[in-house]
Amino acid sequence: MAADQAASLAKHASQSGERVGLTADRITVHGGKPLQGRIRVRGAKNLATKAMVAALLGETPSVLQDVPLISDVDIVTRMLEAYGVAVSSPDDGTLVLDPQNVEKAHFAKIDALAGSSRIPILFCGPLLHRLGEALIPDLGGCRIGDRPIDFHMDALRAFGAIVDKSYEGITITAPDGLHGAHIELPYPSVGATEQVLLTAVRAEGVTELKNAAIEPEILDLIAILQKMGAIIWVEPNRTIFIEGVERLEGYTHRAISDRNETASWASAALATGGDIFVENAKQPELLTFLNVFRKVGGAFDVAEDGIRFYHPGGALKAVQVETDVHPGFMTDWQQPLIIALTQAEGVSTVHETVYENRFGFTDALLDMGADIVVHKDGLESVTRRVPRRRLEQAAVITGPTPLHGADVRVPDLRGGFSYLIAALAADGTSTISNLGLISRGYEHIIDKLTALGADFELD
Ligand SMILES: CC(=O)N[C@H]1[C@@H](OP(=O)(O)OP(=O)(O)OC[C@H]2O[C@@H](n3ccc(=O)[nH]c3=O)[C@H](O)[C@@H]2O)O[C@H](CO)[C@@H](O)[C@@H]1O
Ligand SMILES: C=C(OP(=O)(O)O)C(=O)O
Repeated sequence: MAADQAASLAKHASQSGERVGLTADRITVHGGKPLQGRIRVRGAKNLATKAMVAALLGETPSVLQDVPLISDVDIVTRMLEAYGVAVSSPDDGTLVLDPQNVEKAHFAKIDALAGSSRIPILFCGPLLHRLGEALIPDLGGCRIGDRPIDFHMDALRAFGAIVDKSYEGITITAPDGLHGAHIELPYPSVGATEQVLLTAVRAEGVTELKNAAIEPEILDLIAILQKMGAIIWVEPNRTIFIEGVERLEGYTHRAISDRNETASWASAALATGGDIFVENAKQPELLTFLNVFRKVGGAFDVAEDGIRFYHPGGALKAVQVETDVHPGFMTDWQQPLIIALTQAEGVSTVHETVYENRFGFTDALLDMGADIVVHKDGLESVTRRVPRRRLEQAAVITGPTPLHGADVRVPDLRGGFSYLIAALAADGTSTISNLGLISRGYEHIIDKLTALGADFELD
């Protein structure tokens, strides 16, 4: 990455942290103390932001509840406001989104959001329906692979849109309107599935989407669209039919709980030998994670109001994990889990099949004492369940290895959280910089660390 691009990303990260209350960009952690206590997770980052975009499709205001205070929500708020949507927050965690005065945005306001989130790409369909044109800035999100948007653009073209790329970003128009289409995704992409849903609900006619992603956050988005008046059939074998309607209303909805944040805290409990009750954690969306957590040697108790995750004592065990689309083991879970695996007895292997570059964060873990070898072209193994994507990588983790403090810099969202866990599990003191990036997906991180008894100072 060019130095000026890295500097601009770092500036973005620290400003985004500040906008959601994370005032420091560096933390000094004194490790070796188990995390113990109770914290609450709110609505999912991977649903809340999409639900906000869906509000653009309604003729009346929408109310979204349990919205986390994270910078991706802040970015989407600013993008909606640039397009004339009035966004207010009458109480903590509730957003009211009023799209009744939607208008074209000034380029400068959109450009100011370039490089900060992946969500702007999902504005295409709703903006085409409302304004006949969509101007999309350069996308951000975690740099864990190439992350192309070809499936999105091909789908939009199938609906009748015209895509133009210029120095201003991507401009999309639909001079003849948007009409239902038959689309088969080359891979069950979460974002491309959402793109199709948000476009098809008001396109003329019926859309058939094959090889769709069916993550719980997508089903929650479908529930929201149904509340708005959409007709969407989720059929067997990853097929979704959408019958376009002429008008959608606003919705009232409580966002599905953030299973990725829950899994992160579960791994933190395991890696630090701790005991964390995650309020509002839900078991059904975490079945696959819980199986792996148990096989590693973690214990959990499911309660009415959340899940307790703890290290029951004894040695942790090595496991073989491969990331996959839902209902497989989610890629966003593997980075925090790897920290716990450095403390497991034996050789664990994590096959990453979703992104081609999601193990970069392990370099700094080597400096902290971990034994991790990354195989950039993947690794054949007889225990593989679905060896199928060419772009995959594998990480082989041999443990247990004591971790010791180091100075590290947050590279991406989950990698950053992993460094926090590693520092908390390590002997000695670590400093972690570029902390603002963590605020993309973890709200009130400092308050939560305090509630769990972590020993740290902010610089
Ligand atoms: C904001 C959000 O919800 N982010 C989640 C979403 O990301 P996102 O929606 O970006 O992830 P996708 O499911 O689209 O991407 C999966 C794979 O498909 C590839 N691909 C995707 C689109 C495309 O047009 N062309 C293409 O080749 C990607 O490069 C990647 O290798 O789902 C991922 C997979 O569960 C999660 O890790 C992210 O946390
Ligand atoms: C990869 C992630 O997010 P995004 O798609 O927003 O970069 C994530 O949440 O781990």
